Amino acid sequence: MSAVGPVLDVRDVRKGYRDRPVLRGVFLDLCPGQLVGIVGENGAGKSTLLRILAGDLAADSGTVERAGRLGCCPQGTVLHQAFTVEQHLQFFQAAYGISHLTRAYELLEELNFSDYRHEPVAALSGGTRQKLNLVLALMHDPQVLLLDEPYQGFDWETYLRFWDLAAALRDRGCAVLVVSHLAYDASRLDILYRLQAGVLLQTEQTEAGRAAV
Ligand SMILES: Nc1ncnc2c1ncn2[C@@H]1O[C@H](COP(=O)(O)OP(=O)(O)OP(=O)(O)O)[C@@H](O)[C@H]1O
Repeated sequence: MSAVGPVLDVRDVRKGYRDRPVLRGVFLDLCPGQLVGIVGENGAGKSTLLRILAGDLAADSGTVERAGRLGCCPQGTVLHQAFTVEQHLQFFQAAYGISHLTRAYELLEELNFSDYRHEPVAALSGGTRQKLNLVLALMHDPQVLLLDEPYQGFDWETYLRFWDLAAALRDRGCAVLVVSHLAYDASRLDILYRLQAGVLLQTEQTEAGRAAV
C-alpha cells in the first residue's frame, strides 16, 4: 500500500446510456507505485469507466480528481494509416510538448519494433499497431497510466514484455490501471477489482499486493 496520496480519486461515479444505468456508484483510489487491474464481463462498463477517468466522457454524477501527467491507451487505436511510426512519434511529441524522443525510442526497443520506425501504419500488423498505441501513451513518462485491453493482438513474448514494462513503470512511481475482460493476470497486480452490476468490488489481495504491504 502506498503512503503517498492518490493521483486518481474517484467518488461515486454514475453513468447511464439513455435509461440504462451502466455505472452505479464507482469508488476508486489509485496511488503512485500501484499496479491495479479492473476486470469485468463484456459490456460491464469497463471502457465507459476508463473514458470517464481519462476525461474523454462525462459522468452523469460523481467526481474524478486527477493529479500528474496522464497517459491513456484506449481500446481502439488512435493511429492514422498514411503516417509512419516516426511521424506519429513526432505528432505526439508536439502534442505533449516534450523536447526529445529518447524515451519513445527506448520503448520501441523494449517492445522490439524499432525496425518499423519508417513504415506507414497501413503496413503494420495488428499487434504492431497496438505496440505503437502503447508507446504513444507512454512516451511522455506519465504519472497516471490508464490502459484499456493494452495487450490485444500481442504474441506471448510481447505480452510478457508488456507486463515487465508495466512492473517497471510501477516501480518508478507511476500509477498504472489496466482494464481487461480476463483475470488471469491477477498475480501481477497489487489490487484486482471486478466491475460488476455497475460497482467495483475488490476481488482479492494478490501475491504482489501482499508483498507490498
Ligand atoms: N455510446 C453508447 N451509447 C449507448 N450505449 C453504450 C454506448 N457505449 C457503451 N454502451 C453500452 O454500455 C455498456 C457498457 O459498455 P462498455 O463498452 O463500457 O463495456 P466494456 O466492459 O468495456 O465491454 P467490452 O469488454 O466488451 O469491451 C454496454 O451495454 C454497451 O452496449
